[in-house]
Amino acid sequence: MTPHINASLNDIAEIVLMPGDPLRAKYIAENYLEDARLVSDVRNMFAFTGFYKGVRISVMGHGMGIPSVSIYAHELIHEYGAKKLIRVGSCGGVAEDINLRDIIVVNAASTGSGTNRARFAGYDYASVPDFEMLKNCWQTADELQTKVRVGGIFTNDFFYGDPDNLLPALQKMNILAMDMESAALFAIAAESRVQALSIITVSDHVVKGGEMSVLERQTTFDQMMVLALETAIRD
Ligand SMILES: O=P(O)(O)O[C@H]1O[C@H](CO)[C@@H](O)[C@H]1O
Ligand SMILES: O=c1cc[nH]c(=O)[nH]1
Repeated sequence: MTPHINASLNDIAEIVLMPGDPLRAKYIAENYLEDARLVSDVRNMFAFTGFYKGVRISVMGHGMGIPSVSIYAHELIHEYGAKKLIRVGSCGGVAEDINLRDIIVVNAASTGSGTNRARFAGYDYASVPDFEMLKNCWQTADELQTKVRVGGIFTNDFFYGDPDNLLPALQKMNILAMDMESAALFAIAAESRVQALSIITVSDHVVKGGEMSVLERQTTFDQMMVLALETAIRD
């Protein structure tokens, strides 16, 4: 047990899907995993472990923002032996040609957060997912005929009150969308020599407007879930 996870040592699988919202974790467990059971409930940040097509998989919420995902990713990797972490999240669209419900497979995550710089002796760390997982995800999307965009995002410390010059910079550099965790997840995985990937669905568009409801966010990311699960079990 850790301060934030009360699962027993063997209760967490090597593959962990991580939505921000613990209720999305419950939805995934109930709808996609066989023999799923609740293995951790500290702070209601639920973790479930079950089987997808015979492969043991856990799903656990990581909360919102870099400090929260960093705690859960660290404990899952270093205390429970997690080896493959896949964020299944939502994001705010930024690019003009990105629309509500688009699925983005992140191939780079820039950030304004100081945490990766702190990890990297003050230098700018290029935060990227594991290439093998990225390749597997691309091939899986192709086979499932799931339309995805692969591109760069920005992991933001702000949900409200972005700095004035942020959006023009993101648009200039063709950033597709913003989330609040991917850049840290990739850095923690790299530092720990495990694999991480981030697949995110556009829940609102910060330039063009429009947003999904809380319930839609919680339950309608099914294409993304299948893509993540099929990617996770691919050799
Ligand atoms: O829906 P999740 O996975 O939580 O992701 C996005 O939603 C939250 C903000 O509403 C942040 O965690 C952001 O990264
Ligand atoms: O991080 C996020 C997620 C959804 N929408 C945003 O604007 N930002």
